[in-house]
Amino acid sequence: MVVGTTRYAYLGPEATFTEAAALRLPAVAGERLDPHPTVHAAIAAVRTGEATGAVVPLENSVEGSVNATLDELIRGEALAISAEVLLPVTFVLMARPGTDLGSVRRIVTHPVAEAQCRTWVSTKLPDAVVELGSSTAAAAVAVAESAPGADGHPYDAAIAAPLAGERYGLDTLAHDIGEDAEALTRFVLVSPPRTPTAPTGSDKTSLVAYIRDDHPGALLEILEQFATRGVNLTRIESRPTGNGMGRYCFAIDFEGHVADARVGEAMMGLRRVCADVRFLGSYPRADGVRPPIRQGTSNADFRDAAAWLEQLRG
Ligand SMILES: O=C(O)C(=O)C[C@]1(C(=O)O)C=C[C@@H](O)C=C1
Repeated sequence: MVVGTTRYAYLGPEATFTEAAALRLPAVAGERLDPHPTVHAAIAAVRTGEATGAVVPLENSVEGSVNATLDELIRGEALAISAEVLLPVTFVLMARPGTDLGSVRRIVTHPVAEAQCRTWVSTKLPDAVVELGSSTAAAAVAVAESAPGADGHPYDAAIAAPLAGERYGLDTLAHDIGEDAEALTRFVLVSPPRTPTAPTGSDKTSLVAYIRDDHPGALLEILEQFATRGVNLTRIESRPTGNGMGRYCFAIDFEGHVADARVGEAMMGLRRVCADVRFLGSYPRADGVRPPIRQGTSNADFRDAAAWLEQLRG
């Protein structure tokens, strides 16, 4: 296989769900992929210029947002999201060959995976403890590297992607142990700020809104900007800004592209009512959905209204 020269960072080690997601992104597949131990390290590689972009998890359909990623986007030097990918996530309990299920006492995995497999673990292995690691693949490595009975390598089993078991020589003790067989994780390609790709008709836009001062209705004012222009939100998350107790901002994803009139008008509204708005990017939706445009909110409707006003003003 020929490997390109452009470097992309991802949450590693090899065989994380993030690596699988990276391989599905046309911009990234075929390029050089560098694993990093944490989301922070993968994104730091972008900020220092060592990598062109980083593939990181942003949101899981069961567990919600991945705060480590969200906080990198909210704080520090500005970044952009240039692509997204949705990946089905199925979890396997894996152990060194020869381990039997009944002897599993200590399990290691990523917090997002732990949340999705909690019911299975508490039902099938009620005496087992689950410890948290930096990724599901790192958990598989930790298990693979612990010779049975060796001191300092306390894990009996890992919860990870089926691919991690194959990559690190572990046997599967139980398949599909996640609560939701349909679970999906949304991954994004993060790069330095850039001009968005052209609108496709099936786009999403992400931004962070920082409220001006703590006052009644601050969130309502933000939501109004979208509601009156017919822009549908797909996610809104409040996160601390990191600058003092009670200071929050809102990370918002919505349907449409910054080039769409209704999106542009909503963003201008935000700019007027917020202390700051950090535009993260407009990019094609991974699910390919083309949302309906409500009456009165198409580009033509906004153009017509602007022309009408011009005419009134003479
Ligand atoms: O640990 C991994 O394999 C990852 O890619 C991270 C991650 C996440 O943070 O959401 C990705 C998908 C799974 O839901 C669990 C963990």
